Amino acid sequence: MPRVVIIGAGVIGLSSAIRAQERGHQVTIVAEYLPGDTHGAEYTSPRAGAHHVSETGHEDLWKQGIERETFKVFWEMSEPGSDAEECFFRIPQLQYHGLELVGESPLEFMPDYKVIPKDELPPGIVSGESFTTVTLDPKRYTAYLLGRFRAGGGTVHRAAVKHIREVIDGSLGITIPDALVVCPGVGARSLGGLEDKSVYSIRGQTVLIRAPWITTGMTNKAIKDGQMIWTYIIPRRNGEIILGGSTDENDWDPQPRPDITASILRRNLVFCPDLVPHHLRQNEAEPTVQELESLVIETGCGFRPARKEGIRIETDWFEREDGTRVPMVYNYGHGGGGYQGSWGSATIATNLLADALAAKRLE
Ligand SMILES: Cc1cc2nc3c(=O)[nH]c(=O)nc-3n(C[C@H](O)[C@H](O)[C@H](O)COP(=O)(O)OP(=O)(O)OC[C@H]3O[C@@H](n4cnc5c(N)ncnc54)[C@H](O)[C@@H]3O)c2cc1C
Repeated sequence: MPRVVIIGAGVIGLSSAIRAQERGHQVTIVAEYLPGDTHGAEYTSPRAGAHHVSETGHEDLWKQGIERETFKVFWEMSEPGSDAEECFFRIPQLQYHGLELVGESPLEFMPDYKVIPKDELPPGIVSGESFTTVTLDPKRYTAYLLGRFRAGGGTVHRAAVKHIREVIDGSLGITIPDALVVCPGVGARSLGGLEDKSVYSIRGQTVLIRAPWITTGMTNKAIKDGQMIWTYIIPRRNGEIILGGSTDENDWDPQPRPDITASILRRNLVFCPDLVPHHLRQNEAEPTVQELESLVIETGCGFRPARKEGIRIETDWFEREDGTRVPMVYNYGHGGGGYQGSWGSATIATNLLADALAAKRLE
């Protein structure tokens, strides 16, 4: 049974670890941060929205395939009675744009997909789509994945890896692996042996509120002064809602900033006044930001692990001093789409892993 080490316990590492187990490998996860950790904006997965709303253009069939496969798995996992059901919420989604829709939409494959007729669009919106999707509770979902991995016989070793060599030569105190899958998120920038400086952060800030009366997801991609301003509402199954968003490139500030929180609340209230229902308003007609603030549970932020060349899923080989080689499959650079790409990319990564292990056997 090949021994495989996965570096990383975000949604990408955990999904890859489960796919590797399904192929009969003996799998160990090595990670600095694990589900349940509440600190560290560089551990992105617990900080996500998260919904499955593909933004991938029809020119990128590879990434579309990854997202479609993931949606299929999410849909099955969110079936009533599934052991992961509690992590998901199936919702109607309204997707509004500041530009006209051109060509095929990447969302056409979603259940109940429709282009919203112009006369049904809110003021100021140029075009819109509606469909059914799923949202996830990231903390609950990553804990579920870790539990599933452990139940499948996987082992977990908490360690901050300075260099990939430490995993391969056994100096971390774990069994020497036959192969690695490397899923370090933004950690790809500094992990020795990789140091991919084309990885950068797109910092995202969110506000979690309690508003069980909102059960439709909404995104507004408005254009102002030539720039897209992304405002979104992601309802979760437990009545909590994520409000976003912000997209600040190469911003490594790990703390939520009050000015961005205020902007998120202000924009969302204009977008969806029903966030503050009539019975909570002082003045029937006009909900206020202060009234919305009274529903806030917490603010958060995380570093979306973007990469200039896009997602990297490929095989590399670590050369030992004695001339032997260990295959490493990279799976990182998922930016703002790591959840919606998780299962599709894990399948590709573990197919590459199987090919590399077969090639190694022939050496
Ligand atoms: C505000 C916000 C909203 C988002 N909304 C969505 C959404 O709606 N839908 C969606 O699909 N995506 C969304 N995302 C993006 C998504 O969260 C990320 O793409 C995804 O979490 C990346 O997962 P990952 O496993 O690659 O990285 P991470 O979750 O960061 O995990 C990296 C893992 O690698 C480990 N690691 C790194 N370096 C080392 C090292 N040297 N030694 C040991 N361990 C190491 C870390 O400890 C961690 O365990 C959102 C992100 C943000 C911030």
